[in-house]
Amino acid sequence: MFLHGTSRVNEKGHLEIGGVDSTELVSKFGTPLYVFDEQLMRDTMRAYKAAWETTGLRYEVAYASKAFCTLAMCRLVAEEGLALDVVSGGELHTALKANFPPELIHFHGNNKTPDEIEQALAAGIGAFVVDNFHELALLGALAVQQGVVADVLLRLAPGVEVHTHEYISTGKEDSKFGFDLSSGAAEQAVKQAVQTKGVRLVGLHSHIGSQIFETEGFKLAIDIVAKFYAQAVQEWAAQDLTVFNVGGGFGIRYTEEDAPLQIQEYIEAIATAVKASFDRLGLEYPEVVIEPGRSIVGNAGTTLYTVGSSKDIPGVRKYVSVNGGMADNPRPALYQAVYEAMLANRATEVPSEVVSIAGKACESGDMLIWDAKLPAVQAGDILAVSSTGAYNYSMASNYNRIARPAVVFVQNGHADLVVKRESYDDVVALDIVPARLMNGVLSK
Ligand SMILES: Cc1ncc(COP(=O)(O)O)c(C=O)c1O
Ligand SMILES: N[C@@H](CCCC[NH3+])C(=O)O
Repeated sequence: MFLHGTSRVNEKGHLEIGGVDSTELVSKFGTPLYVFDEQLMRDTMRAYKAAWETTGLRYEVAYASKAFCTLAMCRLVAEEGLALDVVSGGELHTALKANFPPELIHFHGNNKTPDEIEQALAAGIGAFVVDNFHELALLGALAVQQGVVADVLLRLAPGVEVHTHEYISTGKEDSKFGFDLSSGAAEQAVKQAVQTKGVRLVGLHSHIGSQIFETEGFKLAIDIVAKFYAQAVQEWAAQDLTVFNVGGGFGIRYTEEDAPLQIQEYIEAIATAVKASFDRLGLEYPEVVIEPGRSIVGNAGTTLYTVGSSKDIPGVRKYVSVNGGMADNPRPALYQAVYEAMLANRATEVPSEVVSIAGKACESGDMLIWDAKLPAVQAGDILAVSSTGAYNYSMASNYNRIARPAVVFVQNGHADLVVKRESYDDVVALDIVPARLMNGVLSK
């Protein structure tokens, strides 16, 4: 397993993260446990800002909170001076509860409800990324009702396909997101936005997908959207346009084979493409916004599990089960995502067997890792799965009424609990039994 950030194997032969021995984390907080390397998250956020500083462009880095959103995470992002991208009333509420500066919040989503829009308008968020005509009209009307003007970016589907899993490729024209260019919808949206009371069209947005390892797709999208930006300013009276948001999607290393680019390389490529396009079109440089999610938290997260049962089918396969699985990490089941693991309590031992790591959910597809090379695994061992910081906790479920794990931030030899472990009482907390179904119980 590749060790990221502050992760290392200590003198006791244990995995240590943020200066804290993983076996101590397990004794204190139990398993499954999501462990986040706070320094690595901070360093990555700083690396994004440092990379932009060298470009000379005005920029904003907005953390895409869908990757991992909790109160503590919002505080961390605020401390590092990044903006925040939210896609639901729940994420917005979390950010506001954490006292995240509302003017640095962007609101995404292809079906924002009237309630969510009102909530965001009342909070005075920085901008809405408007996805469709229904939303444009609704937002305008609600803003007028509240006596405010909302800053708006239009989300475009630039027709760029990237090499990633189909479910996370989002820039295609045949996608539920955004206004497509070829049908004329995007042009119509600009014309409509400049006419709509209650909104001010300040920018254009595109997002081509996630876990992207190359810069070609970004360059293509930038070229397409910049031409459209020029038309919007010069032909369709969008004179307030200043923001050019190219979305997120920067890839990370999940396995030894993954070879993402350095942050610096992604940003340089984006900045160069923006400058080239805007120079060619004779336009003033815009403020460039990016929305990284996975790349800020992905490698910083490690999930610790306890090994339980195993099943050897001689000559076929050995299954080793852990006390978590698709309920805390649905990505292998959803996207055939591949992860790496190590035994956190026996980290110096050499691999001696190939085993497949099964989750505990009642699904044959609940397999976390196929064919992991590990030392002879025994019940009670601590299995660490790396790079689980993005889209794990945030996509976790209570399937099989499994309680969600706790989350800790570790740094400088300290561990802070940032999300409590769910109890079974938490799992049933919102259930209601109608009185008529209690009859048998009450009469006993
Ligand atoms: C609009 C938008 N911005 C940003 C992101 C974050 O992407 P990533 O986590 O790949 O950086 C996503 C998710 O793919 C997205 O849909
Ligand atoms: N949830 C996806 C990526 C994010 C898609 C958001 N637009 C994943 O786990 O890879």
